Amino acid sequence: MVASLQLHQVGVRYGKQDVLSGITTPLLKGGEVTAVIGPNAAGKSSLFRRIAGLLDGPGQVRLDYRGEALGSEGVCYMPQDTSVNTVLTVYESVLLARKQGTDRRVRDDDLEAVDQLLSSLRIEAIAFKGLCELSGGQRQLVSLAQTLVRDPKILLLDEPTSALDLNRQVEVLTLIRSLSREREICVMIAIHDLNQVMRVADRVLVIDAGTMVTCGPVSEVITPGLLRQVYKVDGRIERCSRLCPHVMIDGPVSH
Ligand SMILES: Nc1ncnc2c1ncn2[C@@H]1O[C@H](COP(=O)(O)OP(=O)(O)OP(=O)(O)O)[C@@H](O)[C@H]1O
Repeated sequence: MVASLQLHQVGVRYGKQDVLSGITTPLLKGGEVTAVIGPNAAGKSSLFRRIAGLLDGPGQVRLDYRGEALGSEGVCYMPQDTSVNTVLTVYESVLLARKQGTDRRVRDDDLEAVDQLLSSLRIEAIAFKGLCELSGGQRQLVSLAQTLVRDPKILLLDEPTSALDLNRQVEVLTLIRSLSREREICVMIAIHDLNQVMRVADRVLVIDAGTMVTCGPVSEVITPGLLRQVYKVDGRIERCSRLCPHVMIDGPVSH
């Protein structure tokens, strides 16, 4: 196993207010994708900021790479807000992200990594546009490129597809899943669309109102009972023609 992440009784406090507590997971291994789901304001982004070392709080975040403990600098984190205020072009910004934290010169493999990622995300055509000239979806794809170009070992993606059209959502989530498998990256992804969760994730961590509901395999966690308990809707899990499970919502909980 290459990279891993494990949380033990992790919490977050802003000032005097506890917004998250008691998050404990099994060992989340490289090559696996864990979806973090839950209602608005449940604490998903706060958890990511805590894992990325941007917030303090109780509990332990254990990050490991090839048997050695990693600091939070080993985490690549893509925040939910991708707004920008810079004159850089797309290409420059992705190259800069690649070199982040180093003072070395640009090498051929840096340029190759940037080219390859722009191509994988199908954004080569906007490579020399200014970041301020992009649409919301384009900005989100560039932010993803800036994160992936750093060769992550532990990758935290906070709603990385929220601004993307359906085709791009499927494409990006398929890319994330295959990168995770090929490079043994340990991925956590916060995402609201449960159908996309069932496509991309191996495991699901559910948070509601700052506490952990459960953490387990997708098929065991996303059930009609969870839809009722956490989202207050009646629904069923069915299969599409390619046998991928899908959530069918019947409506608000009927008592
Ligand atoms: N900087 C902050 N200072 C104080 N409270 C905060 C701060 N950031 C978030 N919160 C509060 O923490 C709680 C959890 O917010 P968080 O952004 O982690 O939720 P989330 O699950 O990511 O929500 P969403 O699905 O809406 O993006 C909310 O009640 C929010 O108001």
